[in-house]
Amino acid sequence: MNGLVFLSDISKVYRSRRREVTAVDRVTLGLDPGQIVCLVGESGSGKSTIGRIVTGLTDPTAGDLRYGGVSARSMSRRELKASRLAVQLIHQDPYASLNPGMTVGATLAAPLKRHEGLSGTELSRRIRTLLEDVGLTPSGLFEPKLPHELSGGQRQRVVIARSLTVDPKVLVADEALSMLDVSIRVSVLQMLRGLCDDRELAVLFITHDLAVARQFGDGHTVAVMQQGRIVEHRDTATLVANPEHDYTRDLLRAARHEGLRSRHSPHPQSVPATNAPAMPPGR
Ligand SMILES: Nc1ncnc2c1ncn2[C@@H]1O[C@H](COP(=O)(O)OP(=O)(O)OP(=O)(O)O)[C@@H](O)[C@H]1O
Repeated sequence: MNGLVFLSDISKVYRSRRREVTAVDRVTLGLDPGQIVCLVGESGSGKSTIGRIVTGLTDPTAGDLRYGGVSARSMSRRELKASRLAVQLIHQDPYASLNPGMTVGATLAAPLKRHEGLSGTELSRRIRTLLEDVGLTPSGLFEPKLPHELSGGQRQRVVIARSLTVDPKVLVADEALSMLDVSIRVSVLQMLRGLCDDRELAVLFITHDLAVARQFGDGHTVAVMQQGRIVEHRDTATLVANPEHDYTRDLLRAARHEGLRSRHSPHPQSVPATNAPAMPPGR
């Protein structure tokens, strides 16, 4: 199990001349196809560092990172590059991650040409399908647009479409929807979840907000991080209804405090915070 990506006893220490920060402290975590793990914790708890380790942007200080059961340490450069291409990162800020001078069509065409060798009608067909998959229809309307001509939600849909161009097996979404308005966030969240289910993608979904994790991670698991450690990792519904760790309870309270509690909840003490409808099963 956990064949796609596996972090075994991973630690990351950032060292400078003046101080040493243990960002990640002996974390073990894995992802199989179609599996979603939501990583939740307050700012500075080490979530992004884990995301960066999984995507290969940061090397761990200790522990073993495995792709497809093979240790990254024992891979050739070429194998490592291929393994990392199968892990795509969706950034928080769609403004920063899109080239302002490139149309939507060109943004998607570039990786399709480079990595898949596509051209001509096959290239056009893939661009059209990707735009439809992320809900940007009619696709012909969006292809010639520049990022500044799109809304925040549309931009993030383009970023998601671009991450799918290389046919990844794993997505790392690091606060990917936190810059969007709540109403837009819900629809993008549902679209992303649907795509992941349809394609059996494994997802590491990083968020500070347990209410968002509860929605996206419905039917899967949530891992709670505090000071570099995973203090609780359980089935989403169980963790939210019956948190074991004080810190998880604090996060639940914080989510409620943000006013995201379900208006329809019959058990306000035991049900997570959200004012958005829970996603239908399997979406
Ligand atoms: N490049 C770096 N150099 C030094 N310290 C770092 C570096 N990156 C992160 N840190 C520190 O490591 C700790 C964990 O940071 P990290 O960004 O992983 O947490 P996080 O939970 O994702 O927080 P946030 O939600 O604010 O991004 C923090 O104390 C942070 O200051």
